Amino acid sequence: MNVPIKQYAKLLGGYLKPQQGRVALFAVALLISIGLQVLSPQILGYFIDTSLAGASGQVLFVAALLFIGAAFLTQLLSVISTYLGENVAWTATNALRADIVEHCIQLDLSFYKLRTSGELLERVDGDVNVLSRFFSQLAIHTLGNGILLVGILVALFFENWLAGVSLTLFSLFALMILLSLHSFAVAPWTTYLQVSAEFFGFIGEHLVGREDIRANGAVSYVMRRFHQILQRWLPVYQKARFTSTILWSTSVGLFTIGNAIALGVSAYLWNQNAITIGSAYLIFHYTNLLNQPIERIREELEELQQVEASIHRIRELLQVQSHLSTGGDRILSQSALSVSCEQVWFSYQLAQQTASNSYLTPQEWTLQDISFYLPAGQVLGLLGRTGSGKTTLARLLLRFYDAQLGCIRLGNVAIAQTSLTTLRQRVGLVTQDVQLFQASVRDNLTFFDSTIPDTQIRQTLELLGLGTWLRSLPEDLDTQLDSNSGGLSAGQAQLLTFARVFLKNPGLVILDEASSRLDPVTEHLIEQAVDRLLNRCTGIIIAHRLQTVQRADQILILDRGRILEYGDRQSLLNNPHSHFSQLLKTGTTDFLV
Ligand SMILES: Nc1ncnc2c1ncn2[C@@H]1O[C@H](COP(=O)(O)OP(=O)(O)OP(=O)(O)O)[C@@H](O)[C@H]1O
Repeated sequence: MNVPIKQYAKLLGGYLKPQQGRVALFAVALLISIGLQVLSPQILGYFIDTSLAGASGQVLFVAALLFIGAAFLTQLLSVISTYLGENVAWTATNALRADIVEHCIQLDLSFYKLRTSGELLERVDGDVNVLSRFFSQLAIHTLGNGILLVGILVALFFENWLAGVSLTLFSLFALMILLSLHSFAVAPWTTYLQVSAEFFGFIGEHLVGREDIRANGAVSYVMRRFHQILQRWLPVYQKARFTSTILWSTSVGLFTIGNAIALGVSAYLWNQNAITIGSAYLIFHYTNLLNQPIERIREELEELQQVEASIHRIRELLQVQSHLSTGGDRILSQSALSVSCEQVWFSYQLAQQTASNSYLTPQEWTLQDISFYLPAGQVLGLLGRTGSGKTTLARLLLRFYDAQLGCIRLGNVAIAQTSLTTLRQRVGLVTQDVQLFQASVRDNLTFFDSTIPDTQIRQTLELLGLGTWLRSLPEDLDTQLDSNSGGLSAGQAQLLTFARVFLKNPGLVILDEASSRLDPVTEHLIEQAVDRLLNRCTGIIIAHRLQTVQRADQILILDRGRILEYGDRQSLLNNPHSHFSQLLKTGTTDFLV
């Protein structure tokens, strides 16, 4: 069997070290309870032998009292050690959960593209839950029962060397068989966990898309795929359970052999007058007691099959490295930031490392040779057909991905030379996709930054025309919003994202303008919000409305990842042959689509 001891030790060491005190207390309680389990049968053996020898009732009474006392103490200690074990386990797994979540949040977007949210939930919750049993039971069952096993064998040697030798050999044989069977069940449990992760991924994805699924009549298709996953899940589970059942039946068979050996040895020794009847009882009792640690170790090994699979998957997840470089320590200016894009090339395939640079055809580059310079405080209108690369350019500015070639500078600092935190503090993004969290209005706006005062939040909401809405809330800024757009209209939700960006006070703001139609009042409020925001900082507007483009100082039109046209808005407007002036003539951005 190949137990990855190193992996276990590293995991245990890393997460149990901060709880040294509790772990030590736990070990002491466990050791005393094990000692009592081995010693208390001696009292019974003594009781049998002394009563057969005709001892006084008082001696027998004291022996019985001692036995009851030891049994009570054993139970008490086992409760204490279980409590401490669970406590240690939960603290350790919570720390592990936190590490996994933190790690995942810091990964780049290509990681999320390859995994569903349900799959990640299964990693963070399902796998770590399995490890919680590992943290508590490894100590209670494997370690504790290992010590108990040795204690019982030593006690057997004290009774009679022949009983000691034969039952030690039996225990080694039993453990060898069970350990050799253990590893063959690992693969089925790994497959089982994989399919269950897929299942939760599927459920998560389709719950999020429920409205589209219903609106497009795709319910029966979804249900068919649901049943297909269930059909795959069952045989995988059966196979995994079957391998575990083989382990179980083997251990039952082994215990029967152990009892037969104990009876045979005891009968032989008694016939030879080598032991008393009390010792014969003890040999049989200890052999039965042997079953307990061997059985527990077997159960633990069964758990370890799942644990091994979980550790493997968690390690795999923790080893995923962000494709983004860590960034330097340059500071970005606190005022409006100029944007300089210098011969930038980007491909999603390269970002996900599914292709090599030299194999890419020009069509496979999402952005090709993009260069422009936007002075601080100016506004760039970004236009282009759907799929031409506008959103991708925004993602590069925020370093959701890194460009493979070329350089982007904010102020005079290359964005890779400042930390991701600084960059994302100084660049604001307003998209059509508004994400609200199950949290208070305040936390939704400040992103849990408690240094932003309430007066500033209120002023910002008033400025954006959301004052009446705020006053209508039952608990003011403490009102809880739900994650499903918080009971807000699309326009209100979008205004809230403007409020978020206002509070952040960025040096560059990127607006992915809503193309959906809003009612005229909300549209007017949003227009005003855009004006106010752009007065404070540099702006890039992924424009869908001509009115917004009129705000721009510069225009950049993308076509299939290349720059089709770039220049000063007024100059392009004055040139009747420019794409931009033709666009304005038609009065719509539709010709680009
Ligand atoms: N995460 C991704 N992985 C792989 N390819 C992507 C990804 N996101 C976008 N693309 C592809 O990159 C190209 C540019 O997409 P992008 O979203 O930047 O276009 P866009 O101009 O913003 O379009 P729209 O106006 O429809 O939002 C498209 O061909 C798109 O299919």
